[in-house]
Amino acid sequence: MEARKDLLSPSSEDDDDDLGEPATSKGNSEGVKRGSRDDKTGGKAGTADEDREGQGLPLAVAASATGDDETGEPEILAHAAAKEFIGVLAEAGIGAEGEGLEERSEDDDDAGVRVGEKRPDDDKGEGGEGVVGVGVRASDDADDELGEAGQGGGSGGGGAAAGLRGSADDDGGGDSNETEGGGAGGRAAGLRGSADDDGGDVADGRSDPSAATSAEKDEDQAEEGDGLGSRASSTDVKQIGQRIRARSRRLDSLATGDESVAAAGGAAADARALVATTPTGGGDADRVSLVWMGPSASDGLWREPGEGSLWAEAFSRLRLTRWKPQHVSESCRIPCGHWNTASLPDGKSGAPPPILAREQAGFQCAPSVFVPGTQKGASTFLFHAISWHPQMVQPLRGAHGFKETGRYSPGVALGANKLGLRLAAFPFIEEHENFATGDGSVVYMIQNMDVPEAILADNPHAKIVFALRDPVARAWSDFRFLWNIYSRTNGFPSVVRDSVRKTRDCFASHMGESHSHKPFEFGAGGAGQLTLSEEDENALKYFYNSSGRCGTSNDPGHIIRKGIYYFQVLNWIRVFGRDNVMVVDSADLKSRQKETVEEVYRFLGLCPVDVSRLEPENVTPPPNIPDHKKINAESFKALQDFYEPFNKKLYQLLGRDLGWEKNTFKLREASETVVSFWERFGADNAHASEGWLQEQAQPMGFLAP
Ligand SMILES: Nc1ncnc2c1ncn2[C@@H]1O[C@H](COP(=O)(O)OS(=O)(=O)O)[C@@H](OP(=O)(O)O)[C@H]1O
Repeated sequence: MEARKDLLSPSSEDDDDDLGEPATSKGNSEGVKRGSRDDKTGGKAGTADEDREGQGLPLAVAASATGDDETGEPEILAHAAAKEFIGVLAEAGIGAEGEGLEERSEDDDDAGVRVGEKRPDDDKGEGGEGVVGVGVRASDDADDELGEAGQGGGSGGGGAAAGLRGSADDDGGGDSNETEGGGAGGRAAGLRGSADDDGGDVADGRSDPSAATSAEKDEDQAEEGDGLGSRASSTDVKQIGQRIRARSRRLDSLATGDESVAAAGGAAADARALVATTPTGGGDADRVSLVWMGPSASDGLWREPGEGSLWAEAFSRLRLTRWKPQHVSESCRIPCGHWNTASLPDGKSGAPPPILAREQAGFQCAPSVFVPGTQKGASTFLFHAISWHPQMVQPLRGAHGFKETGRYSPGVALGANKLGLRLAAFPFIEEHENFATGDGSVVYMIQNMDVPEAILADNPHAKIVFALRDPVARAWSDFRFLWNIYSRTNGFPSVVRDSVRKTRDCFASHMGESHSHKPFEFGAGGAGQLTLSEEDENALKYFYNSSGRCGTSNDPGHIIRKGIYYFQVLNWIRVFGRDNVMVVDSADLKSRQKETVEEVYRFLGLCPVDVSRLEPENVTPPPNIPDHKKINAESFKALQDFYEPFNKKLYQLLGRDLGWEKNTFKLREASETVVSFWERFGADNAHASEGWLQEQAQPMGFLAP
């Protein structure tokens, strides 16, 4: 981290001082979530980043501006760069009430590359000024609202700062009355304000140079907050300047640990940039590139800045070099699936006109890797292990782990009208580039049966990787994680007792005994696709619809239901086929981490890289649960019995025995001994701790299985 910081900017030492206080960020699941989020971010990006140097591949690492609440160590990488960058822009006149701002040409053929450039006013008379890609966006945390409580959709904190843009959700705190949502967008110049058409805070803002031709037409719409933006007028530029200065102040005040700034929306806390380095061996060893990500990135900020452009100047002042994607071997090319624009409406319906989405989607690769869960199954680790690969570029989820975009959750950004919202969450990658992006949102697995189809529609080449964990261990982990939503009153044993019985009865009465416990009959279609009988399909539908019916109020987080993996995995294999779905046992991620991650890379078609130094992530901190509300022998056994038939069906589906039933132990003594065992080893380690069993557990009352 230190080395990287020094490279970033001449004033990084100052920044270090400024950032002595950890930044805070908001999230709607304080407490439980906060603890784990810290583990997700807590400086991991920097560590991974350093670890990857010297591998002869370009690095692409998203860095966060948040601090680690636990260690107090701020993630200063992007923050320092953000401040620097804003300074550079200000010096160049951007943000100074129009001074030095000139409109760019709409027929500029490398518009995206020249974002931010000062250039002659070549063909536009109107106003004579515009601004490109300026403004800082921080989105609020719509993703935290995903799905039902307890499904872990949000991981706290909000969307990424995203390049530089102005947006209606600029403050991230719901300041949707700010006028810049519509009026201040400078689309012709690559800047747009966006209004959030989703009722949430995931902004749809992208600048789109190709849309310059319709700038005038769009101006009215922009004023109505339709999300299109328009060419910046001098008034707009003035507003933009004010915003930039305000943003700069926020960054400054946040740097001194001003809680009120973060509380006001966490905007600055979410500032994020994408940093790409050329590692040692390539001759550019000590160089670091910084590329602003986000909606603006989708119009080309992702690419190399043009000679003499403001971006180039910024890079040079920050002593940054440019991103060099060509270093990646051609032999590890990941197929680029383009977004499906076929069903886009024509824009007359009052929905956000799809022109940006359509044009952009035509050449932007859709996300091609998905980690849909399972929640508490080490999905964060798995997604980071994938994201960490030099060919992978993280989605723009924000500062907190680059996971959980949630854009394929119904109600968030699904549907043709919301293609733009989906596009905006992912980095701009073109077909000829050997990079890919993906998404890891655990709600995708359980929330809605239609998610896989929606993903497939956007990208027929998508691949799915699940991290599945012994469902008994998963449930206990989830319970600890969601201890707050159980209102600290329902103990695990009572939740299990109640929920297992009701879920079993419910499935049996609605699906019939055969489907609640016996394997489905299915024929194999092409490419490993499964053809379900009508009866089986109905049972699958029932599983997804059963959320409200088969859960119990005693189990608000549906911790029991989430561990019935069979239906969930079946749903994805049904859509993607066996060949495109990989199931990783979380226990393998722990015990055979290197080999398992390498297998995942192979499955995804990524070049082999050294993965020996990845570390566990998102470890649940010990919650303050009274002993009698923790897992005990009775709940352990009840869960094992409940899950066994579903596990068996899963094994049959996968053609592989994951052996979770062996994760058990015999008890001789009281349940409090069980608690100490679990706390020490966790359920999924029970069978792997023979040594400890012999030395300590047996004298305490345990017997090895
Ligand atoms: N490498 C590796 N191997 C195996 N297990 C690991 C690994 N990294 C993290 N973990 C454990 O995974 C649990 C968190 O899972 P998730 O990241 O999926 O949680 S979340 O749904 O995103 O909140 C969480 O489990 P618990 O600590 O038991 O709750 C983590 O400790």
